[in-house]
Amino acid sequence: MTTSKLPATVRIVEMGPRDGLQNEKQLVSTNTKVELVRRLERAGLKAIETTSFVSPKWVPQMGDNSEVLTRVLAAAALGVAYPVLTPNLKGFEAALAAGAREVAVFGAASESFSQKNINCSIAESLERFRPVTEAAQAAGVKVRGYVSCVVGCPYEGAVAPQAVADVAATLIEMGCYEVSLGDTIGVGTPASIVRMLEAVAKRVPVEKLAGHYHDTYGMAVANVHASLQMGVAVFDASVGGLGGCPYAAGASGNVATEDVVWLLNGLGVDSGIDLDALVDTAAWISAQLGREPASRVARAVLAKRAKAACA
Ligand SMILES: CC(C)(COP(=O)([O-])OP(=O)([O-])OC[C@H]1O[C@@H](n2cnc3c(N)ncnc32)[C@H](O)[C@@H]1OP(=O)([O-])[O-])[C@@H](O)C(=O)NCCC(=O)NCCSC(=O)C[C@@](C)(O)CC(=O)[O-]
Repeated sequence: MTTSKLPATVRIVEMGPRDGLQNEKQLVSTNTKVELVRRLERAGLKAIETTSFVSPKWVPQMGDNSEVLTRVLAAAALGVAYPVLTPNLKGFEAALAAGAREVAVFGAASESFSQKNINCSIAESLERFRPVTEAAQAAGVKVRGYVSCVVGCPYEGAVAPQAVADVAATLIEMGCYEVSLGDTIGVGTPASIVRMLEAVAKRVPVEKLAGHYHDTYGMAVANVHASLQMGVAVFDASVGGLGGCPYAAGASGNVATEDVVWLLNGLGVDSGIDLDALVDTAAWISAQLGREPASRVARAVLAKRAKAACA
């Protein structure tokens, strides 16, 4: 099902403030989180997943969710969406009270991961999401859906493409405007990603699919390229390659936003993102966390700048 033409434009959904930071052991200050969003806006990101309304006992790093979202929305940039994760009605109500205009429900294609991540089976999770999508619709709030473990699960191993298609189709039927397909542990390769996308695309139009690829085995950019060739035009990515899921030990961050932008620039596909400003942001947030940016592109651009400054 490859398409000969790549999409002319791609929408990147920035994961840094949520997926990127949720697994940081040291609590990141609310000021730093808000400043990260501001810098991402200035780099041209139009969708920035800002926080998650999950239990602070499960994910302490997101415990300042209401304050982060309220402060971000108080100076929202024109045309930028600030989705937040909401696993259930309680999370949705708290997100709505903080002003959310877009939320995301998150399920999985693997039973064990669903239990570890959100403490319920896949079927129970879908039952919990339905009242969220109904309440969101009544409040005029957009809902995005996620499916985790689309090629592999940290507890069960390989995941059948059909299981991914079933959950994705149910999320769309429930009213999600788009489903993001998460290779949570980054084990996918172009071949397994294409097999999975072919199964899902039989049930959900490709225009409603997004790729969410972690870079554990260094395949995420290749997986983005393979997905582009199948017509997928929305990708989740995390500045500086930050991140990891608390319930997928050893998995590294999302594909770095700057790596995706470098790929897209090379392909002549427009993302509307300023690579230099993005690399500055990767360097800034990595310094806040006391490390170098993980991404190859950020390190290469920063090294080139340092060399030019010495010349
Ligand atoms: C889903 C729950 C809440 C179920 O947790 P639970 O314990 O089954 O919930 P419960 O309904 O039995 O309630 C237990 C307690 O949690 C509270 N509670 C209940 N709901 C909420 C809420 N929304 N916000 C705040 N508090 C909440 C509730 O009020 C109660 O408090 P208590 O009476 O004990 O004081 C829990 O399992 C949880 O928070 N899990 C965290 C999941 C998470 O954030 N995972 C990481 C994000 S997903 C991800 O990274 C993957 C993704 C999306 O990026 C894609 C990919 O890469 O694959």
